[in-house]
Amino acid sequence: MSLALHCFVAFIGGLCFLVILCKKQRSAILPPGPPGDPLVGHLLRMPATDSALIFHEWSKTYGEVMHLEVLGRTMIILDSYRAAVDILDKRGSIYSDRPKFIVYELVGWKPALAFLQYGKQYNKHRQMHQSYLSRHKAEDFKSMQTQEARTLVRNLIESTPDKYEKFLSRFATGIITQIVAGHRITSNDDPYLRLSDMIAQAITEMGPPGGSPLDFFPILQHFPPWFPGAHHVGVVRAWRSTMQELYDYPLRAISTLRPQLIFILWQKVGEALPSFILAQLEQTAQSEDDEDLKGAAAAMFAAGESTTWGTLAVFVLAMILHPECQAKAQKEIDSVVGDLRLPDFKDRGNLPFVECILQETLRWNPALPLGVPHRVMEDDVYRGMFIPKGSLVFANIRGMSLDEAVYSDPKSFFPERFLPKPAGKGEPHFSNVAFGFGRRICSGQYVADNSVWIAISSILASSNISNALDENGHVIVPESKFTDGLVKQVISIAVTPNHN
Ligand code: HEM
Repeated sequence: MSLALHCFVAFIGGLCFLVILCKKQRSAILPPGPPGDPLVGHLLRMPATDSALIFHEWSKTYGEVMHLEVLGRTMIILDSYRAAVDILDKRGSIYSDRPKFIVYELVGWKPALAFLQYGKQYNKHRQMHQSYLSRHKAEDFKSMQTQEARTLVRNLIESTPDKYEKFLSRFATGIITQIVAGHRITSNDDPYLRLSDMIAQAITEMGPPGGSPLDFFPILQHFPPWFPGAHHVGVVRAWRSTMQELYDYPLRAISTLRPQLIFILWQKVGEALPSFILAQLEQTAQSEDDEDLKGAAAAMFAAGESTTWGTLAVFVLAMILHPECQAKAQKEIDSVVGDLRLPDFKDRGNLPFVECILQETLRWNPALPLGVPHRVMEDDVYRGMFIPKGSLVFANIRGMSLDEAVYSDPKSFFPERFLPKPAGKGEPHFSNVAFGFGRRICSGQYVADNSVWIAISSILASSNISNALDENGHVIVPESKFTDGLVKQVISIAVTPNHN
């Protein structure tokens, strides 16, 4: 090749390189977002409450992929199902990390699947969860869940309205303790109920993961709680021992079975009820994995309890506010199941309207409005928008539930929207959204879906949910007010036996 040709090729190569570089720089534009302030970015504009709803409002101006900057940390808000699937599902290999949640770690929430960074330990925990909570394995829990739902309706009917929240929570806790530790709750002073109350309180005080000043300035952990911005230091001190108990208690309670376990392995007999902990102990039978086992069990307990009972509380509220939906579902149950027995999982396929109520409950007020943030592990470009490595990526589940392009009149509770046309509107089920996305999708989704369905169908079949009365006999109309994560207000309800 002549010198001139060499020069020509080098010139063209250089030109191509420059064009690619310029193109990359031009395209390396962050997604749109509201204007921020110098240095602190959007810090002063961040909503104190209802962030998912406010982000959704902003996204009407800035689009389904929006960017915010808080003290140098990039946040990407995904406000449409399409964007969440494209990014978190289809590009899961780089979008499955979690940021460090300093407050949760300091309080002792470690190792816990929901907060583990992507890597070897995450894989181990995810595998432990998946092997015990898979769609197939969830079948094994159905009869236990049915039994717990029967106990729930009996408790609701026999007690007074001030106890209803407790019983919904006991239902959710009772299922998790049986799955995790093979422990059946039979009394209101069960240690697991006490623990679950305390964990709920701790979660409320710790606030949304990643949202405290400590998460932005870890140095604050070395300051006293009275120091501006160091309030969470006090929260950490207050709840550390409770969190330790959540980790230690289930294994301690079951460890009395360890000698029996050896016996089981030899003799294949024993008195222990099957459980996640026991199954893991049978596999490993050695204590160096105990920390991982404690963490995996605690994660199921903490992630599965408040979400399930919070969803049931939303259902109860919806039924009070929409008695016509309740009556329609009860009519369907009566015609399919009759009044001699309660619905069972085998009836599920024949109860399309009950299914719609479940889907609408998940959609109308999702238990985790902003999910749990993912962290992107590499620079990425999505539809010409640059998403820098290290950004926190939030699936705005609440925003997706209000997407007018998908759900008509989205603020209304309207279960018929899911029925196929022409009876309904043929809108997509919400369980594809409510449990999150990609490799970090809720590991308990099948168990949760079954728990909520059997509870809803059993309550509808056996009770009428209606407004409670105040001391003067006047109807109390509950407010539909929610926090960012869980149901905020105490719901005043009355459940009466159904004689229809
Ligand atoms: C109606 C009830 C429930 C709802 C609405 C719900 C929703 C969610 C959501 C939105 C996420 C975040 C997913 C993401 O990062 O994209 C999640 C994660 C998780 N959920 Fe659930 N969940 C429920 C019940 C349960 C139950 C019963 C369990 C356990 C038995 C459970 C265990 C977990 C765990 C361990 C994670 C973290 C997974 C990971 O980071 O890899 N959840 N859930």
